[in-house]
Amino acid sequence: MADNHEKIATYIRQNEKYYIQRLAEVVAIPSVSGEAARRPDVFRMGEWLVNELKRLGASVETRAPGKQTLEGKELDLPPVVLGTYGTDAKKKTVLVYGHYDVQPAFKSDGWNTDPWTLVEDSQGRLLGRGSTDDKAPVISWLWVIEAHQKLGIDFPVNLKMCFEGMEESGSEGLDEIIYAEADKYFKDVDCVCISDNYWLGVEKPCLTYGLRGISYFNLTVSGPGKDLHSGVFGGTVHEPMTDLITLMSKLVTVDGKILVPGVYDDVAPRTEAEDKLYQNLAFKLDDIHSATESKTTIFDTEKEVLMARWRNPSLSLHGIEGAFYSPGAKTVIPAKVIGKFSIRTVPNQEPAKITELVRKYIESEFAKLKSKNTISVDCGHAGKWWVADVNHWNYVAASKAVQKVFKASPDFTREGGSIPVTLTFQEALKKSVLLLPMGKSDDGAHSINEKIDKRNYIEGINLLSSYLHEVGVVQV
Ligand SMILES: C[C@H](N)C(=O)N[C@@H](Cc1c[nH]cn1)C(=O)O
Ligand SMILES: [Zn+2]
Ligand SMILES: [Zn+2]
Repeated sequence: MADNHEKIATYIRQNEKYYIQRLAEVVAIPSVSGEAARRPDVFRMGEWLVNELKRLGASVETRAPGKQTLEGKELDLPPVVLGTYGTDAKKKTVLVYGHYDVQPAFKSDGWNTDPWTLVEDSQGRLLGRGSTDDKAPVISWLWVIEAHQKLGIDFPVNLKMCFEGMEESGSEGLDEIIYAEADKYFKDVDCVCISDNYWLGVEKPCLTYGLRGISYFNLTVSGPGKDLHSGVFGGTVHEPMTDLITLMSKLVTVDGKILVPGVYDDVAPRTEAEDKLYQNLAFKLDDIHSATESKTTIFDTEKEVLMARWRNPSLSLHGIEGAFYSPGAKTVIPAKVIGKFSIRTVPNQEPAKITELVRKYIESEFAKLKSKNTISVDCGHAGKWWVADVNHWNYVAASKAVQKVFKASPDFTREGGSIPVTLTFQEALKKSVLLLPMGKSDDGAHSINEKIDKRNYIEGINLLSSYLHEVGVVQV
C-alpha cells in the first residue's frame, strides 16, 4: 500500500494542470441555487457530474427532490446525483457527499476578477466562486477514481456518491430522499465522508467532528399597497422599513449577544474536558484577522473566538429584500420589506423551540410599536447541529491519511457553519460521519474572491485517495 500511495501521489502531482483546467470548467457553470434565473445552470452542473461519473464507469441514478417557489416562480429542484463505483462484497462501502450549487456572486460585490472564471494568481491561489465551496472537493472524488484507473491500481473500497444542488439554499427535499433510500440505495454504507468545510487556520489540516445548526428567518413587514413617494407620503404613513429596522435592531447586540429571551436556556454547559480541547490547537488570532481581512473580532483570545464559533449560538443579520440598495438617491417608501437573519444553533437547542421563541419575541416587540403595518415571521429553513464520536475507526483512518499526506497529525475541530445533511446521514444510516476538509480558513467561502490554494486542491485529492485506502484496510 505504501508503494501505491506514492504512485498515486506522484501521478496526481504530475497532473496538476489537468485538475486545474477541470476545476475551471465547473467554476464557469454559475450554479447558484438561490437565484431563479440561475436554476438552468444548477441543472447543467448536475448533468456535468452525471456525464463525468458515466465516463468513469460509475453507475448513476438521479432523484428529483420536487419543486419550490422562488422569486414568485415555481421551479424544479435540481437532481440529487447518486453514483456507485464498485460493488465488491469484500470491500467496505464509503458514502461521500458534496454539493454542486454555489452562493451568488457578482463582480460588483468587490471581486477582483470575474467570479465565474477560475484565475490562478502568483501566490498559487485558484480564485473563483465555488472553488473551495464545494466544487474542488466534489470533483476531487472523481479524480481519485480516474487516477486509480490510469495507474491500474485496484480501488480500495466501494464508493457511493451523493451530490446535491441545493445545499446553499437549505437542501430542500434531500432529507426525505435519504430517509426513503436508507434501506435501498444507501443500504450497504459502512461510513460517510463529507469534504465541505475548512481547516481551522492556514497551516495545519484538521478533521471536523461538530457543526452548528442553522435556523434561517424571514421577517416580512407589509404596509401600503404599493411603493410610495416619500415627499408626498413621508410622515403620513407607518413605513415598513422603519418598523423592520426597529425590530431587527432588537435581535442582537453589537457584541453578539442574542436578545431573544430564552434562546440560551438549552445551550449545553461547558465541561472541564471541553475546556482542554481548546488548548494546543493550530489557531491564532492572526488566522481570524487574515480570514476576515480586519481586526474586528469581538473577543481577544483564541479560546473565546473558538467558543463563539463552535459552541455558542450566534445571530447574524443578512439583508433586506425589497429595500432600495442601488447607487443614486431614490426617494421611495418601500411597501413591503423582508428582513433576513439566521441563528446558528448549538447543542442542545431545538429548531422548533427556537422558531417559537423568535416568533413570540418579534410579535411582542412589534406590538409595542403600535404600527398599523402587518408582520409575519417564518423560518425558511432549519437544520440541526451535529457532533460525532472521534474515536470511531472512520476518524482513525482519516487521521492516518492526514499523517501520510501532510506528515502531521490533524487537529480535531468543530465548525461554525452548517451542513444539515450531516446529521441526517448519521441518524438515517446510523453510521459514522466524518468531515474531511480540503480548504483553508482564509478561502473566503461565501465571500468575494473565494479561492482554494493549488496545494490544498492537489494534496486534497491525495488526501481523499489516502483516506479511502486507510478505510479499505480497517478491520472491524
Ligand atoms: C459549511 C458549508 N460549506 C456551508 O457553507 N454551509 C452553509 C449552509 C447553508 C444553510 N443555509 C444557507 N446555507 C452555511 O453554513 O451557511
Ligand atoms: Zn459547502
Ligand atoms: Zn457554502
